[in-house]
Amino acid sequence: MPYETELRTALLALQRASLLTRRVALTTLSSVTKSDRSPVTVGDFGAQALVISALRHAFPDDAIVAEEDAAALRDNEALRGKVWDYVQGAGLSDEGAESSIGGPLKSERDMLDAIDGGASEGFASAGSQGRRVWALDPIDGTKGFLRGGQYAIALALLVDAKPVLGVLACPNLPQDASAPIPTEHAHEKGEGEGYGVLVSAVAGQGTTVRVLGSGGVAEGKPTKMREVGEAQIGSAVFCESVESGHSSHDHHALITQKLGVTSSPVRMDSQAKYASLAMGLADVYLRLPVSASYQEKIWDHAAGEIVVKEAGGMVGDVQGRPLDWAQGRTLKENKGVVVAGKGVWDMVISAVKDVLAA
Ligand SMILES: Nc1ncnc2c1ncn2[C@@H]1O[C@H](COP(=O)(O)O)[C@@H](O)[C@H]1OP(=O)(O)O
Ligand SMILES: [Mg+2]
Repeated sequence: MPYETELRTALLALQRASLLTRRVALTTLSSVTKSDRSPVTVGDFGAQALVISALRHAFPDDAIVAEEDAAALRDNEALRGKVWDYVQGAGLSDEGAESSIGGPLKSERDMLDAIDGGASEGFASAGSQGRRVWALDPIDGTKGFLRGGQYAIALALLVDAKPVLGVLACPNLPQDASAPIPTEHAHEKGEGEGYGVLVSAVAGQGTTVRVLGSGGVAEGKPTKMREVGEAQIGSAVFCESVESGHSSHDHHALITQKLGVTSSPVRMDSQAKYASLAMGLADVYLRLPVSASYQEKIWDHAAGEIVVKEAGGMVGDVQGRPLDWAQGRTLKENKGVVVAGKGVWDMVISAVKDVLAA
């Protein structure tokens, strides 16, 4: 199967990184204050080091674009030591799996180099055909992570500026699709209590859900979005950001009102919203810009896009146009994101356009 090794590597890398983020969440989050970035930073840095070292081991020639760099750690010995402790403590319990992603990192220096390995210019420096770029957001949904709500580790492989593979590790999503989705205190439930999924997709191969474990790759189950037609739009489940500063709740309310949707939207942090749609926990995701000038890092959406599309859904901007991956990691202008099943796509886009035009 195409991209088999890439998928296995990505699944194991995210599984290992989520061992770290789960531990960070449990041990330090209660003491965090808003001005103290460190616990979040510890999670971000540590997850990035673990994922990049796995990718570099398996695919040394690929470019990687990731959120963080190691400058702050090089200058701060205490913070560096803290991240290093977590990185050393995060190893997969299955030795074969661990060694297939390069085994434990050997030194603090390797850790810093791995973190700095995410500084590629992406397609800006491309030219040749078949160029491969991995896009990593080591903790997407920082505010959700702090609250014990939803967060995701998002990893996508783009070839010639098109996502061909995406994996979302969502440690706080329920494994049982009928369970409620926690928006806070989810960390306290811990592993093995029905939380944590890995949702992945490869172009042309569909979307798969797995339990987020701590060893090798678990057996996957194919998943599809729920089929909702225009006649059922009133009972469709909409989802949106918890943060009204990230996405316009007011516009969303006007859109759902126009469509005659009866229930309130489910609020959820992070790219876990894409995973939820692919798992059939929700049907439509609206992300209408609060400000056109906010430069959203669009590549954070790459894993979500392929996970939803392979599960039978549609992803576009507020005009219904496909997201443009070639323009680079950061959107010049925020045109929002709309995600919905094919059966209601035209209807949702037309309601979005009407509300924005009004
Ligand atoms: N003002 C903003 N408008 C839109 N998105 C934002 C804004 N500030 C941060 N984000 C991004 O929103 C995403 C989380 O969205 P949500 O609220 O739906 O969980 C993150 O990727 C975050 O970027 P970053 O990755 O830099 O933290
Ligand atoms: Mg992000």
